[in-house]
Amino acid sequence: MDRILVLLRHGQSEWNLKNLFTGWKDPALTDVGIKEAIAAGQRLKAHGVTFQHAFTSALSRAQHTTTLALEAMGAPEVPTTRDARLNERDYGDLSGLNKAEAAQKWGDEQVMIWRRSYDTPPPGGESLRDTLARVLPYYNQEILPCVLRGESSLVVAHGNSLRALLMVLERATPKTITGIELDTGVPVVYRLKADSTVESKVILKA
Ligand SMILES: O=C(O)[C@@H](CO)OP(=O)(O)O
Repeated sequence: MDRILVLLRHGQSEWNLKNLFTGWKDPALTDVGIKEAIAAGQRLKAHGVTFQHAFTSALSRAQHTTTLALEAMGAPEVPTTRDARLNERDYGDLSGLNKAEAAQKWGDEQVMIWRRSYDTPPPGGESLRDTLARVLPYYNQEILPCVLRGESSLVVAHGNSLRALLMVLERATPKTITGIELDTGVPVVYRLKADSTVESKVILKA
């Protein structure tokens, strides 16, 4: 039995383009982001993947990416579940600020700690650990049971909500997760073993 789980970070958003901290804010995809989402669906189709379920966040950049990718696969009918537990980490007081200006104000090192560390939250926001604490129960209760039943599942979410999942799938540690990033619009296809650990992984880059 195939146990297929695909992780996909949404295509480029308006705020990715402007280099703004986004978090729970809800900017739209750019034209580039729309093209990335369509290309992701085309690559998944060319790879021979079909889905029984799609899971995405409550934010429009992820929902739009899901719709575009499934349409590009010729499978717009795949049932899609939306849940805020897959949302991007809440960037708190940094939301809407420019990342380069923040680095000038607080220093590169502090800003990278807020952006990539495991357990230091940005002021008023969520750390990766906080994000994992909501993403992991959702994954275990809603997504993983589908995958383990042999129902291939697509998860379209965000840089940091997906990094939280990578801590489990890739057995990343609080230290190694700081160096792990996901590109927008690049599907990662996992084949899982019956015990839910990873059997194989393919990154569908352009
Ligand atoms: O702004 C954000 O919400 C995220 C994703 O774009 O940024 P970061 O690169 O800090 O994870």
